[in-house]
Amino acid sequence: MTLAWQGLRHRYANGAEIAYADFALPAGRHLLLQGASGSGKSTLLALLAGLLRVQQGELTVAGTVLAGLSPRALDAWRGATLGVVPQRLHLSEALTVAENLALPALAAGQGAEPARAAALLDALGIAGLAARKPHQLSVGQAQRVALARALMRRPRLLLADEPSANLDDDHTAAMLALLRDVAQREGCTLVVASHDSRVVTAMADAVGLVLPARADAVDRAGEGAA
Ligand SMILES: Nc1ncnc2c1ncn2[C@@H]1O[C@H](COP(=O)(O)OP(=O)(O)OP(=O)(O)O)[C@@H](O)[C@H]1O
Repeated sequence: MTLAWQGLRHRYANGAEIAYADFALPAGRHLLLQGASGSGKSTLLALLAGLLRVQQGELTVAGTVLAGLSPRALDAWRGATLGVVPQRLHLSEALTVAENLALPALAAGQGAEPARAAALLDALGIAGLAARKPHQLSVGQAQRVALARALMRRPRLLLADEPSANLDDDHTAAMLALLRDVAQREGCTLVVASHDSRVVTAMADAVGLVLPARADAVDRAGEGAA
């Protein structure tokens, strides 16, 4: 799995600009992304996920140079390559757990793979929850469902944004152990963005990338509060 960028910058419409120092992830390693609020972690995750277009510089993910892809090719690439566990889980409340797991494949015009869903729910210790709706799940169970959903299409890269947000110590430890375990079993690379010391400790063997604080992020925070 290649993950590397050179000369990467992103500029938002309001003028906020983030410049990322050149980086390459060594093969076989996971990445822990850290940095103060406003340093650009979520922006980088969105760039890696192809959700923001590369405006300047070169970004290579899993051997693909993202800037070269058409929007349609980018969609196909994302579906085939990436799993995302977002900070807000975005489970569909109207659907059961099993239906939530089927949704990404169905949206991509593919079969639902119920056997894969059942195997993942089993591996994540929530085999009995397939018929439940999200509001019938605990926070930790919902996190596992979101992880199972992210793994449905066998991603090569699994992105997790603040995976410990709203979790107590026990659930944080369990979530991190699960992430690492599935990454190992499924052979995918983890990119975890977090400034939670519990996550940093649990991912001590990952490559750590600390984004520098940005002066205009501080200014903008001040503007927002005014
Ligand atoms: N949609 C947007 N429009 C304009 N500016 C944005 C937008 N999203 C982020 N920014 C700005 O870009 C900078 C980086 O934001 P980003 O969300 O990537 O940081 P972060 O490190 O993930 O922060 P946090 O830890 O608070 O989530 C900040 O200054 C932010 O205000």
